Formats: sequence, structure tokens, C-alpha cells
Amino acid sequence: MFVRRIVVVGTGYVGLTTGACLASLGHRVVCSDVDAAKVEELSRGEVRIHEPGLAELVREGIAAGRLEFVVGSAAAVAEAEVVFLCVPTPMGAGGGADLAAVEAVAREVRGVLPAGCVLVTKSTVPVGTSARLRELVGREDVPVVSNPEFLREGSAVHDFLNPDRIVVGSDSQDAAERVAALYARLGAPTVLTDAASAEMVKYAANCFLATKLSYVNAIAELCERLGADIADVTEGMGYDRRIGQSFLRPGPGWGGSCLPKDTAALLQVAEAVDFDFPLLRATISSNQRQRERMVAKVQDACGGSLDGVRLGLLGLTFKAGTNDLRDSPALEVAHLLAERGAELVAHDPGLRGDEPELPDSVTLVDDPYQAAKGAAALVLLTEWQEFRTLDWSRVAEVLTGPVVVDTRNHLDPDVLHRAGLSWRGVGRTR
Ligand SMILES: NC(=O)c1ccc[n+]([C@@H]2O[C@H](COP(=O)([O-])OP(=O)(O)OC[C@H]3O[C@@H](n4cnc5c(N)ncnc54)[C@H](O)[C@@H]3O)[C@@H](O)[C@H]2O)c1
Ligand SMILES: O=c1ccn([C@@H]2O[C@H](COP(=O)(O)OP(=O)(O)O[C@H]3O[C@H](CO)[C@@H](O)[C@H](O)[C@H]3O)[C@@H](O)[C@H]2O)c(=O)[nH]1
Repeated sequence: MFVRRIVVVGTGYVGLTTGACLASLGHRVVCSDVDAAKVEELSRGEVRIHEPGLAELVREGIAAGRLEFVVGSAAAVAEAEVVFLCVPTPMGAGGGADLAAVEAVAREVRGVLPAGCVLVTKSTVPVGTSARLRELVGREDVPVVSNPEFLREGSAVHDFLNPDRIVVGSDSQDAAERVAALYARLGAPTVLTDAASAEMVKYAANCFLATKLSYVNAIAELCERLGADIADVTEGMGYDRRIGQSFLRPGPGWGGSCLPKDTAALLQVAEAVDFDFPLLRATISSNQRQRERMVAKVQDACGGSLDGVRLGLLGLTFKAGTNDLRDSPALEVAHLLAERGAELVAHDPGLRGDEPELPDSVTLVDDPYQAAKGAAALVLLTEWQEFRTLDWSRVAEVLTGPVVVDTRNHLDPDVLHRAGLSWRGVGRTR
């Protein structure tokens, strides 16, 4: 059954993907945002974020008359059947989730939501937020539903349309079923539960993923000390179906717009109910240590000092396939290298150079060979596919030192060795 009017508030990674994908499933969607310039661009089919297939879906939705963009939420929701909140919930003071945007929208729309309309939180919000929103909205005729989103950046459209599961929680069974029905065509396993449990699923999943990565990064360090090879170790672990092969790649630490803020938020929620959570604290502190460990690796590769040393960096985004720099481990490693006196020249295929998050200490160049030119070492920080197939002989010619530090174990050491380069990975014996 198609819904005549879905409103999606917030047109970022989650909101725009949700709006465009729901329109592609046949629903009629209005997306609203406070950013008037963005709304204008989106109305022309121009998409700023780098997500495969998203711009195409947006243009198709507009052309089919099923997707439109407006500024502000109050007017948009007047005839809505379902309203999705997809606004930011960044890390606030003390580590908790800042709910200012979610609450601002709730206040903006509470007087104009039609009777029977369902208000859905898709933003990641702490347990108890649905209950708080119900009070804030103060409308018996407007049920509140939690429907957390699990998409990954870089594969947002694919993940939305091929979800591992749909989670919908509410104290109103009827409202939860109406929201679950929107996804019926996707045929995904659906968990229908109460609002608190749905909110908890999201944090429990992200914190589990972060813990898995901190664990793998620690095992990689142990491999280095004991002479074992992390690639073989994780392959051997991953064949156990209870563990699985995914999310086992060591790196410069986990980052991005979600895992860091969500781990901090769950820790704060735990503290608020007097629950000591040393496991999660260690997950977070190990991640900070991992970044510092990568810097020590680079320093060691450069003979002990980074003062005045020129380094080429490959990648600055928090992972490949996105132009998102929020909480990027690569940026933090760059910051720590600059603090030790290194001169940094970087290339990232996802960046244009006008991103406000780019620090002054890094010069961004258009191609990887320019980043390598005159550098004492090349440091790979983000696993862009194109870095695997560089002309390594050309890289070796322009580097002043023959060293490549590969913080993602992304490159083929044999290929680099053949080009006369020395390769240093993470937790590898080769
Ligand atoms: N990025 C992801 O991969 C991802 C995945 C799952 C869940 N989430 C969660 O989804 C939420 C949104 O994340 P995002 O990455 O899409 O954020 P984003 O920063 O990419 O986009 C948020 C959008 O909301 C708009 N906005 C802010 N305040 C508004 C208001 N009052 N009214 C209307 N629009 C407003 C902003 O202009 C922006 O366009 C967060 O809670 C996040 O934790 C994100
Ligand atoms: O084997 C791995 C996998 C990931 N990472 C790093 O972990 C971070 C997070 O990666 P990923 O989870 O792919 O990125 P996100 O797009 O932030 O997605 C996470 O955060 C989203 C927002 O909550 C959730 O919806 C997703 O399910 C969850 O995977 C990045 O820095 C990656 O480089 C590794 O170092 N090794």
C-alpha cells in the first residue's frame, strides 16, 4: 500500500536517502530542511553528498512527481501521514547525544500535525527519547515510533533498499505496523518491539561494531609483537560463522559521523543509570591509542623524528566511498603528525579542496603522485580502491625515502617491493 504523503525532515545522508528510496518504492515524499540553499539545489536534482545511485534516485523521484523539497517543516507536515525525523544528533557536552534539532522540529510541527499522523525518529536517539517526544508533542492523536537506520555511508542507497533488518518500536502497535508496512516491498526481517528496545538496538549494534574493531586493532598490535600475521588470523577467525569475515580489518582506528558519537552517548546513558561499562570505555580509549600508534609507526619509518619531514598522505575521509570528513581517523592522524612537525601533502579522490573541515596544516593536491613528490614517506590512511593500482615505480621515483606506511593493509606488498619500496602494514609479518 502506498502512502500519499510522507514527510522526511532533514536531507542529509539519512534523510535524503530515506526520501529518495521511499519515493522509489512508490510513496509520495516531501523532504524538508532548514538549509534553503540545499533545498534549492536538491529541487534541481543536484546532490552534494557522495553516495552511489543517490543523485539518480533523486532525479527520478522528482521527474515522477513523487519527490519534492521544501524549506521548513511546519508547512510540509500539514497533510502528512508519516513524518520521519532525520536531523542530526551530534555529540553534546559531556558526550551525550544533543537532541536540540529533534526537539526543535517536534516543537515546530506539534501544532500542525494532522490527527492520526505518525511521528517517527530515524535519527539515532537515546533510549527514552520517544517517550520524551510524546510528552513534548503532547498529542494523544499523534503516535511516536522509533525506526532506527542502519545504512552505511558510501553504500547508503544499497543498504536502505537491501537492509539486514527493519526495526520498528512503539507503544502503539498500530502505528508501528503502519511504519513497518512502508518497507514491505523490501522483504527484510522485521523486528516489531517497544520504543525503548528499538532505540537500544541502534546503540547496541554500533557499540558492538566499535568493540569488534578495537578488539581487532588490539589483536593486530599483539600480532606485531608476537610475529603472527593479522590477515591470516582474521581469515581464520572469520570462518567461524559466529564471528563472520566482515568488520575485521585493522586500520588507523574507527571514525565517521556515527561510531564515535554513539559510543560516547551510550557510555553517558550508562553513567546516568549508575551502570559501570568498562568494556565500552576500553573500546573508546583503545581507539584513541590506535591513532597514536599509527603516528609512532610513521615516525619510526622516518628514522625517529618528524620535525620538518615532508609526508605524502593518501586519503583523508573516514573511509573510502564517501566525502565525509566528520571524525575521520585520517584527519586526526594528520593532526598528530603535524603536531610533531611534519609537512603534509595529501590526495583524496573524494575531496574537492573546499571542505571546511580541511585543516590548514594539510595541502590537498589533485593526484597521488603530487602527494608523493619529495616526500620522505607515503602514508595510506583511507582505503580508496584506486590507490591499489597506482604506478608504484612512478611513486618510487618521486619519493625521497622508499617507504610506504599502509595503515589499512590495503596495498599488495609484493607489488610495492617489486617497485623498490619498503611496505609497512598493521599486524603483518611481511
Ligand atoms: N550518516 C549515517 O551514516 C547515519 C546512519 C544511520 C543513522 N544516522 C543518524 O541519522 C541522523 C542524521 O544523520 P545524517 O548523517 O543524515 O546528518 P547530516 O548532517 O548529513 O544531515 C542532517 C540534515 O538535517 C538538516 N537539519 C538540521 N536541523 C534541522 C531542522 N531543525 N529542521 C530541518 N532540517 C534540519 C541539516 O541541514 C542537514 O541537511 C543522526 O542522528 C545520525 O546519528 C546517520
Ligand atoms: O573492518 C573494518 C570496518 C570499518 N572500519 C572503520 O570503521 C569506521 C566505520 O565504518 P562503517 O561502519 O562502514 O561506517 P559508517 O558509515 O559510519 O556506518 C556505521 O554507522 C552508521 C551510523 O549509525 C550505521 O548506520 C552503520 O550500520 C554503521 O556501520 C570507519 O572509520 C571505517 O574505516 C575499519 O577500520 N575496519
